[in-house]
Amino acid sequence: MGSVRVAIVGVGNCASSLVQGVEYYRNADPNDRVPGLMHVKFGDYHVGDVEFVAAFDVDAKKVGQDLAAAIGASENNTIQFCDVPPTGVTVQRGPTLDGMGQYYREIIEESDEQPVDVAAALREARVDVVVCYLPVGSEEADKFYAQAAIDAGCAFVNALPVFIASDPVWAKKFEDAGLPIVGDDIKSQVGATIVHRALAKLFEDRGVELLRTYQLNFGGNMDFMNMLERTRLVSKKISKTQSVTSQIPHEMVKSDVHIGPSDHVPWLDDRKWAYIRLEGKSFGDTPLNAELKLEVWDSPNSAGVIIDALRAAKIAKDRGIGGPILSASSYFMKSPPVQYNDHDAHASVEAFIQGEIER
Ligand SMILES: O=P(O)(O)OC[C@H]1O[C@@H](O)[C@H](O)[C@@H](O)[C@@H]1O
Repeated sequence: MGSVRVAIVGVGNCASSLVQGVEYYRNADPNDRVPGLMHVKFGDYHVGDVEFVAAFDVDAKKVGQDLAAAIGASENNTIQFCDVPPTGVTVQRGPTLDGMGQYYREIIEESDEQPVDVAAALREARVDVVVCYLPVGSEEADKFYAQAAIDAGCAFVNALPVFIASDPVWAKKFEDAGLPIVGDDIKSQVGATIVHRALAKLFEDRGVELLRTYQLNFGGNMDFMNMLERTRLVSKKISKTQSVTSQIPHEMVKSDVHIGPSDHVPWLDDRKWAYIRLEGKSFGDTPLNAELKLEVWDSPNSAGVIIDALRAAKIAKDRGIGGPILSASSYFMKSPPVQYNDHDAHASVEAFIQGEIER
């Protein structure tokens, strides 16, 4: 089947975990249960078939570096669990557009190199799938890379909360081009979103009416610092909130659902803590409340899901299917074009792999 040739946009912590993970699991046995991965083999593609062939960033400490060095450079502060040998891929200077918010500008030195022609670079590297990891709030830049992917004939995995796969106009652009897209906004393996969704659904399935809920998230990475700038947060809050409310069959008063990034705590590094509370009404109108705290390393928690999303996009591309891949988008992303519950989404991904459903 060959490899899955991947271009990374935004060489931050999530890219670091992804690149480390592909190396770490390169020889994983497909017959073993491997912690951290939902599929060692996804269709015909083993984790080790993922090959990084291009990368783009705007940070002066990353542009011009080998990808293996860039993932540990500048403000990247995720856990290092694998030594990555030089990749031979040099990080190229992408256009900045709205990719750097106020806090990035205060801390990060922007490269003074001229941005490259991204579509030409993608073509030259014969990229199958572009994965976009730009900071929250990079709407213009995310759309620029989505268009470059279309122009260069690449599939697209949209890991950030900018609405592309779930926007009918953009979905049609990918469909017309015959190119797959998986999006929007990565849902981590066992992250705040999926835990909150599962609990909300559990309440409702068991006849407890959910009255009020919150999910307070904080961490010490650049993502959380960037999100202190409230104007960059709009789509993120919508995406996280709709991911949970989609699992509740009745309307809730808007102010009774509070979900979003809440603060930046530098000493947490790339750890993320989520406090989740659900308040419900049970038998005889008695109160029933649940409260939990989740502690994760944020970036490794999403990397295994991205490894699956990349291979889903590649399989769709091999099969000549364009537009949003609904199964993979609903299982792997917070804001897919169509929301299923996670049990049905999982089943549809397996059916997609087997070729039983088209998308
Ligand atoms: O833990 P959740 O709610 O699934 O969110 C996961 C991801 O959400 C993305 O929007 C963040 O930028 C990632 O850093 C994070 O890993």
